[in-house]
Amino acid sequence: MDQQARRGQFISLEGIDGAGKSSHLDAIERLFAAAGREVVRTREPGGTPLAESLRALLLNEAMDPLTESLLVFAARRDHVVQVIQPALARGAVVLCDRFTDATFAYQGAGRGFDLAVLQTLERWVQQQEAGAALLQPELTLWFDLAPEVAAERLAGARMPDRFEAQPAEFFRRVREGYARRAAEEPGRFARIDADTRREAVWAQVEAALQERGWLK
Ligand SMILES: Nc1ncnc2c1ncn2[C@@H]1O[C@H](COP(=O)(O)OP(=O)(O)OP(=O)(O)O)[C@@H](O)[C@H]1O
Ligand SMILES: Cc1cn([C@H]2C[C@H](O)[C@@H](COP(=O)(O)O)O2)c(=O)[nH]c1=O
Repeated sequence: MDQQARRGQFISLEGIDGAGKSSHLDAIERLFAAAGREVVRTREPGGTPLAESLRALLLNEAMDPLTESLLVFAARRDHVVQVIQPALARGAVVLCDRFTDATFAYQGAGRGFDLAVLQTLERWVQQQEAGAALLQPELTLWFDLAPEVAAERLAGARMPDRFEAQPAEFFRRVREGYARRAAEEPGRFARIDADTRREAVWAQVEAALQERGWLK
């Protein structure tokens, strides 16, 4: 097994609700499986029994932004310790539908919650060992789409949860939050223009993965 395979790859998918990210998870998984890689597909909030219980509360129960942020990070801590770190240690590809960028976009930009508090929680939860870098995805596929188009795509598709029921203005702020995160870390983010047909979106996703040289 080569060095890259032993280390594993952590890939997150991000975007406002309805941007189309989940539609490409199967195909990404197939690409890595065809390259002989173990793929661990997971999501946030969620990914463990405890975190999935917290997800149900987060998506359905009214709460203030601090409570929301604490629950998101509590779920993340369990997910990181139980699933993500062990998978990366055995060389798997971790394909995660949302991670901490969602917290900065939704709780930070969307709700207007204190970014410094989020940064502190991020350090507590994603610190791997003293002095080491925080656990972060190596690649974040950001599906960028206007809130109006995303809302049209979601209309009638399912009962909106507590986030999906937010007005367009909320999602404009969330989108800006993602744009700021992407500008801060251009090497980690690949912006996917999601305002096009599925095949054209997929071509961008595949290109971003090929560029990293992980599919050989
Ligand atoms: N390129 C596309 N063009 C038109 N419709 C699309 C496209 N991609 C996905 N859709 C449709 O848009 C809706 C939302 O897609 P999807 O569930 O993949 O989004 P998502 O980003 O995962 O949303 P959420 O985060 O809210 O779960 C689905 O009904 C899906 O079939
Ligand atoms: C990780 C994370 C998620 N959220 C929000 C974003 C979405 O509206 C839901 C998850 O639903 P999905 O259909 O699985 O995308 O949760 C958030 O507000 N903060 C977070 O950190």
